[in-house]
Amino acid sequence: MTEPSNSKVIVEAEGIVKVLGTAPNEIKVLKGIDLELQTGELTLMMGPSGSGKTTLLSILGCILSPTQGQLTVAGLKTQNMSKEQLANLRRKHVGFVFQSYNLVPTLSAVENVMLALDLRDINGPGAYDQAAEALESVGLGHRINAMPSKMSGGEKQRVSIARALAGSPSVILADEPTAALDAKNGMAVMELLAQVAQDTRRAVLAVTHDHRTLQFADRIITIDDGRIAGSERPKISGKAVEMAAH
Ligand SMILES: Nc1ncnc2c1ncn2[C@@H]1O[C@H](COP(=O)(O)OP(=O)(O)OP(=O)(O)O)[C@@H](O)[C@H]1O
Repeated sequence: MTEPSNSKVIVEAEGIVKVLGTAPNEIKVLKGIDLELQTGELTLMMGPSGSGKTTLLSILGCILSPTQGQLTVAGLKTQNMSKEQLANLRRKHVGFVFQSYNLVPTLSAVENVMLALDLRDINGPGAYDQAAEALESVGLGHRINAMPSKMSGGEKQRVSIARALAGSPSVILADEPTAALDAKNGMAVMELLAQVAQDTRRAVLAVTHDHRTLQFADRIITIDDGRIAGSERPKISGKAVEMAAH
């Protein structure tokens, strides 16, 4: 078996080129990326600093537009979309997780998640229950009223994963979600993302520099100098164990 059953391609990038900066200091950061993300899978992306990982994540999440190439998210071609249409697509289909959590410090855990629901037009009496349920699903049912300043890094990252999950987006994009955490909490967060990816309605892509997290990957993509340099399905080849040992 090479794919989880019922999985489908939810993000398709074809020939993505991205030029950043202004002449004469333009840099071709992405040089023709072809990539598909499938539901039911955790894809981990590695690569040297400056190779284009964050830029690619921003394009896949419709924050940046490609200079060239096609991006299709949840069956919708993004090429001719207006900024507003892209924002709607992002709100409906994409959840983001950042290295630095990006929680609103004056709001409790449940209020942070409710804010994300509100941005997706989910509000009213059911919103609290949905937010509490999202927190429950990441193991924080007992911390819903905690303020970010009273939470550990691992707990804050769990809140940010609950926030990304709120409204059930089809894709979760995480930029170095474990980088600010100690080894134990980092592994627990990556394990949680692997669990989140088991939902056959959702794909998860996370950038990581930590080889120990590779054991959770269904797929490992290596990016180098703006190009895909490698793609492995380690649970089939056994490669993750080998890579994690380095
Ligand atoms: N707004 C910008 N204008 C010009 N160049 C940029 C801009 N943003 C990023 N770059 C350059 O694009 C290249 C890729 O950056 P990117 O952040 O995508 O790399 P990365 O692989 O995520 O790196 P890291 O692992 O250090 O986070 C780098 O050379 C960076 O300096």
